[in-house]
Amino acid sequence: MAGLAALLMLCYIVAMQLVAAAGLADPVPVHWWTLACCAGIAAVLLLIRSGYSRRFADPALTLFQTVYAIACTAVAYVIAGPARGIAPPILAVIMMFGIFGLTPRQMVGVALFGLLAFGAAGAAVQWGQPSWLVPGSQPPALAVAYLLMTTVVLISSTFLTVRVHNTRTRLHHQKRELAEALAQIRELATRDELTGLPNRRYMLEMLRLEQLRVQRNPQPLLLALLDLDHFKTINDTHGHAAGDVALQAFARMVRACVRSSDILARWGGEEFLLLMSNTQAADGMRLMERVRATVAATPVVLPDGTALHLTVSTGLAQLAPHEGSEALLHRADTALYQAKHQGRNRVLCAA
Ligand SMILES: Nc1nc2c(ncn2[C@@H]2O[C@H](COP(=O)(O)OP(=O)(O)OP(=O)(O)O)[C@@H](O)[C@H]2O)c(=O)[nH]1
Repeated sequence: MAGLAALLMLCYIVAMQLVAAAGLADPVPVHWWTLACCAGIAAVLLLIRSGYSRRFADPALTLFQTVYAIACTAVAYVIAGPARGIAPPILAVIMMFGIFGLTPRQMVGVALFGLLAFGAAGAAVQWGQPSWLVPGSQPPALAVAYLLMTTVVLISSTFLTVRVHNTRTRLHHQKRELAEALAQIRELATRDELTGLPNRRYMLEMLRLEQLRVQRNPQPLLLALLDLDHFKTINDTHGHAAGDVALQAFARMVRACVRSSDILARWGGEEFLLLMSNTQAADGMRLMERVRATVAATPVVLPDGTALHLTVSTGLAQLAPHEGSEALLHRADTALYQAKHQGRNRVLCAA
């Protein structure tokens, strides 16, 4: 933006030099004006390129650039002689930069400054002395027309700034709402609503990532498939709501027994999957035995005071070298099936 603004000012300088060369304006004030414009451009570019402007609230120096450019344009209006008509369109372009870079409050200030600067410039042209400063008289009607156009440019830019600001604010709100909705959708897509645990989809992704990690950095990876025993009986005897309470209580119990780095997910129905990274099979067996004992020893009390006695069967499997996650899951499932077959309420480790 600063580069584009500098280019605009350079074009303006060239136009003013042409006007002076054609004898329409006194070259001395035009040269001084050129010097002041170049100094302003150099100062802005230097401050921005050096990074010094980053310590200001407005690092692009938009307010300073706009005010400086308006001041230069107002002076050009005075010294350009009969070519002063080029000033209002230049002012319009300057204000366009402001529309996108200034707040409505700043723009009101800039517009007031512009009105004052061009009012003073108009007065200088009509009644200003000495004559070298204000070459070329103009009919009062033309002065009024220029002032009118200048006012229109300044006021409409202010209104446009408010519109742009409101649109930006609305977009900002919509963006935030969208981000919140996305986070909620992500949460719903990866969590089991009943237990609050990660769901099957999340666990499959975790399994895939863990497997990749183990391939790069070999470490023991254990998988445990936990299934509540005779859960259908609980549902049938006490109702589905009681079954839900049991599932929630079971999830809490297991979560409390395992490490925070272990991933426990609801695999589906009354089945849960526990992923233990960097854990030896013997340690995993001890842990799952502790889980089994805790579940068996902790009755779940329903809201009506009924105590449910749960037991859990677990199949454990350790990832073998070059084994895929499906094969690992299958081995854990087979171990679970055997645990059920051998009488439930036990932990079996796959061979
Ligand atoms: N309350 C409740 N029950 C569920 C939910 N998901 C699955 N179930 C029930 O869990 C029961 C699973 O029954 P089965 O697959 O026969 O297993 P089981 O009765 O535990 O028998 P074993 O696993 O062989 O010990 C079914 O009655 C399902 O309706 C749930 O979200 N809430």
